[in-house]
Amino acid sequence: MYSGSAVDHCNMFYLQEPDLLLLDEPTNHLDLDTIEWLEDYLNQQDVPMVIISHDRAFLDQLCTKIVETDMGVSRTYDGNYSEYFIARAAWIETQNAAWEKQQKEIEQTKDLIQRLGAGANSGRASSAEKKLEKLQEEDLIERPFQRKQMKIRFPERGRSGRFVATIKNLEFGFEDKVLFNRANLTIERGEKIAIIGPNGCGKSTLLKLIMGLQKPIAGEVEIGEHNVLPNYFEQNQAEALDLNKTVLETVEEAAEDWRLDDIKGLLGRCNFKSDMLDRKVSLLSGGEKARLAFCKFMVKPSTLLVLDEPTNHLDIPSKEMLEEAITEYKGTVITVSHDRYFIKQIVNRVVEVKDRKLQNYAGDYNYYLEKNLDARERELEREAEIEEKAPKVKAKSKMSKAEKEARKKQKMQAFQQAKAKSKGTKNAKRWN
Ligand SMILES: Nc1ncnc2c1ncn2[C@@H]1O[C@H](COP(=O)(O)OP(=O)(O)OP(=O)(O)O)[C@@H](O)[C@H]1O
Repeated sequence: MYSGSAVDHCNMFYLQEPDLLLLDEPTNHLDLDTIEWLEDYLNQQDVPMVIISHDRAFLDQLCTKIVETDMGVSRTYDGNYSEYFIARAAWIETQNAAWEKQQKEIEQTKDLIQRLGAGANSGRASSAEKKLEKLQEEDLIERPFQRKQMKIRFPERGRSGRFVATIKNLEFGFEDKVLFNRANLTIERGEKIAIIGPNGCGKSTLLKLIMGLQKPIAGEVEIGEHNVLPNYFEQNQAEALDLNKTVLETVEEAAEDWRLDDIKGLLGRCNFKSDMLDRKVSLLSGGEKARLAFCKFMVKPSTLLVLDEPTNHLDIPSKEMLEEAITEYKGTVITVSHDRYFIKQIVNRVVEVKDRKLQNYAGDYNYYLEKNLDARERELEREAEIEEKAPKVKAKSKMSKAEKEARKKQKMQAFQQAKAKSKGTKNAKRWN
């Protein structure tokens, strides 16, 4: 359950006794349990950290300052991501009001200079000119830059029947690995469902079963009979793009009944400027490929969205755009995601893959957290364990030599024990 790489990296922090931790997208590809474990672990450490992450919930848990850099300007906000989000909106509003007020003052001063002109009023005119110069140079208020938020909508084709998908006594696995054992689930029109669970428990496989790309060994997976039109966003869809096609060709090919101008409009809204339309996919950056994969996905009308980790590789503005589009979508949504912020924004039902069954929580992610007492208990246990076994790391520069030696020995022992325990007991309890 606890990803080897996360534990091994933590092990490294211990051994190196750093004065500063630099973390670049540390939660990528980790499952929810491991992310929470990592958050707990990092929260215990008395070492300054600089974190780069698109995981907003992770930033909420750990950060006390957010530095935003955009268009070559960086601005620092106190607090975590949610506090930054509110403070930034307030700053933009205040700054805009101040900018507008100053613009008016500049116009009025220009008018005054023109009216006074030369002659008897030249003294007043020249002091107005000085004022204008000051306003336009020293005291100039910059208009806050706001990136144009792209807006997307998933095209819908009518309304599906009430029953969208039914899973009855599902049995499925690969070779000797059983993923589902008599699992059941009914999905109804308009539900927005998050499928959660640790890495490798079978979430993506479940989506493939729903899409008919895998066949159950026993039991049934059925799609509703009335107008259920799925649109499937596979994990790492961007990697499946044809590298030899151009940006425009990629979307054109997927769009059945779109006019060329509309396709270009959509690409424009997704920040593909006209000079990029003929660029080969092979030349695009990872983020650009992810956006293009979305455009391709976007043009297909549906009544059911099946999304596998749709926020992977998206930056925060693109995630916000996706959240808005899903909220507006009237059809049914099933998404696999490890992104708690995304899940919190969009779903009204959570299904956890647990002990090879599908555990239903008829509410949003907060409801799941409240109800999932086991998970909460595990978290408390984990906190106590970390507190007890892993004494806080003090920056090395603040320690005496004897303290450093003692700490090193103590940490090596504690960590080896904790690692053995997390690999053995917890995995065995939950997944074997
Ligand atoms: N075609 C396949 N043949 C054999 N094993 C497979 C195949 N596809 C998936 N598996 C295995 O089945 C398990 C479940 O895979 P799946 O991709 O459904 O997990 P997941 O819950 O979506 O994981 P993650 O959170 O890491 O994306 C994994 O152990 C995976 O290695």
